[in-house]
Amino acid sequence: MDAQESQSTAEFLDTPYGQQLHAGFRRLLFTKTLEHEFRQYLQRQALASQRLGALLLLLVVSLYLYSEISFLVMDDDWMAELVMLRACQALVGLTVLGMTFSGRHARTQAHWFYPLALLLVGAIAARIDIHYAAVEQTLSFQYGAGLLIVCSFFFLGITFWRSLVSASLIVIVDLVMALSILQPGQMPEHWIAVSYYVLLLVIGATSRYGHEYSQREQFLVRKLLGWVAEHDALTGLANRRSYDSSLRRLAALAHRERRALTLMLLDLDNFKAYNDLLGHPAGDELLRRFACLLAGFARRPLDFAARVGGEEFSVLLYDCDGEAAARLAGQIRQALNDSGLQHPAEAEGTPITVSIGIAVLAPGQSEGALYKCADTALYQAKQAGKDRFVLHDAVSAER
Ligand SMILES: Nc1nc2c(ncn2[C@@H]2O[C@H](COP(=O)(O)OP(=O)(O)OP(=O)(O)O)[C@@H](O)[C@H]2O)c(=O)[nH]1
Repeated sequence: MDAQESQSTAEFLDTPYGQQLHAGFRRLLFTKTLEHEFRQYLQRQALASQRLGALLLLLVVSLYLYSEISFLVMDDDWMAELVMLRACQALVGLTVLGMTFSGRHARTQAHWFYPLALLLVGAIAARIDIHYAAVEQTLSFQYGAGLLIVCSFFFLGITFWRSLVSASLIVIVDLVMALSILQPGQMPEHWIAVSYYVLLLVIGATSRYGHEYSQREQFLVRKLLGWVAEHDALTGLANRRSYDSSLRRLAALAHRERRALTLMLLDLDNFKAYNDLLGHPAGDELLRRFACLLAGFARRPLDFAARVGGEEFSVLLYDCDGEAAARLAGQIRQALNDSGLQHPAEAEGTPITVSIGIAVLAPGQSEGALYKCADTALYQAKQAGKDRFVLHDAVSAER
């Protein structure tokens, strides 16, 4: 990464993607959570090539078996063993094909199953080649395991390290089988096959390393772009755009599941004066600190805190009624008071305060109407003297 790139990734150190880009990944490994996310991404990207790989395997195995049975002279024992070995290879191809069409759960098993599948098919290919070498049967095409070594690095969407282990194990298994099956006099010729396999392994691994490095970079940049599109650059909270789509999604969910959805709008009081007296950077810092405080109040998985305007924030609370939301609003005001942040325009020791409007989604109500209700409640809180919350339609504003 050059100096300019390093500087621009440093701006996103508050995101896991920015952190990883900044830290680098020459060993082709991310942090645990990102690594898991990357593998899923890799699997989705490789779906088409996995199907192609599985179909090619089925085709090649069928053609091999057909030509072996039609054109080679062999005894019955070997014929039976050969049919069984080729059937095993075809079964692996069918399983891989089936997994690409099955649900997400089956595909999450791919990261350990595919390397094993490759090893199995490669070891069988090596076993068959070694048999022909042992009985000194000349074939027009040999070295089937070599094909599998190359395939380990491409087609199946498994990571570089797993591919490398699979491909290396194919070479080792081939060597062990050759040493135990072939006569000493037959080994020199087999060493040619082994050196050919090692060469393919080095070529495959080298090109896969470069390929996976750019895949990882692309993954991080894409994720980072997605993060930037959905978050507010100043506070790191969700921005208006992702807030709008979350509000739509949660309102639809709340209607369907008949659960309460509460929308809270929060506006810092007298923020203009704070900005004017202490300067814009100090105002920014206050927004950041308030955002951080607010994020701690969106605790459940479906709760959502966002910055929806200049000094206006929102919290969406799923499965939370007006009463519980009012308790939470009280806690937010208390936490802001406890934070020790002070307003310079007021008498010494006057804390920063916030006004809050709360509205609960009514049956059949649209998300736009819900937002309007919360906005009206916020307006009422401001009109009533600020530093309070108002529950929409509630008769009295509480202080
Ligand atoms: N520092 C900073 N200020 C901002 C940002 N976005 C908006 N503002 C300022 O926020 C202020 C909002 O002013 P008003 O809408 O009058 O709000 P207020 O002074 O808090 O008044 P009340 O809401 O009635 O208490 C304006 O001065 C904006 O310039 C920002 O990202 N950073």
